[in-house]
Amino acid sequence: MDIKTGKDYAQMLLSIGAVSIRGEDALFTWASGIKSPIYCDNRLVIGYPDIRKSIAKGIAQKMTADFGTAFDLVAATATAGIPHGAWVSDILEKPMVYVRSSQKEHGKGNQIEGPYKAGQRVLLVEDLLSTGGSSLKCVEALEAEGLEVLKIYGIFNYGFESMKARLAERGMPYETLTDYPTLLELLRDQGKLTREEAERLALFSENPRIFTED
Ligand SMILES: O=P(O)(O)OC[C@H]1O[C@H](OP(=O)(O)OP(=O)(O)O)[C@H](O)[C@@H]1O
Ligand SMILES: O=C(O)c1cc(=O)[nH]c(=O)[nH]1
Repeated sequence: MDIKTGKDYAQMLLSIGAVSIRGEDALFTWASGIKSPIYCDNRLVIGYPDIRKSIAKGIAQKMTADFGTAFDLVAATATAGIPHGAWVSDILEKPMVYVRSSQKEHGKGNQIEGPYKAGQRVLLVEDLLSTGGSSLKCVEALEAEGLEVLKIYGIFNYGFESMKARLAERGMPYETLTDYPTLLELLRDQGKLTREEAERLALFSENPRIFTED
């Protein structure tokens, strides 16, 4: 079996230009409102068939290692998680649903799209965890419908202590193919960071709100 490492996946993201770094004068605003000097755009992965296949295979391998076939459903978070959830559910030949960040305001008014039944065991696919808030919102929506979420899988997480504590408090295991410390190490080893960038990114990993005015 072809097992890839966190470094391999981080390199894939770098190779397609998914990682952008900016100075303090042009910070990214994240879903949580956090102002960040870095943005990892996993949405670009869909344009690269070899890379998207490796990513789907990697997530599917982790799911199989954890649960074998003892789960009923792959759920994906809208929107960035949806394509990856679809490819993973295809590899594992499991049904799929996706979860909106909030209930739809027209049509059927659904938050969860696709067929499911209360009591089913679900593995959630998210593209990326920063604070973990979006994933937990989806977990709550699934649980409110009587589904049991076993674990969250993703491509990338920032490894913030606050995110780890939040998910641990909720008793929600998670795993991603690669993460921020691995990416930073790679960027440093490849000489792709100026000293100022390296310092800024290291500070940010210790305190993700360091550039955010409250
Ligand atoms: O862990 P969090 O702090 O919640 O941040 C991560 C979330 O933010 C991004 O989604 P975004 O809200 O940008 O929407 P999209 O998936 O529709 O692009 C990303 O795809 C995750 O879902
Ligand atoms: O937290 C976010 O909104 C976020 C961070 C990031 O690096 N990439 C992304 O797509 N969203």
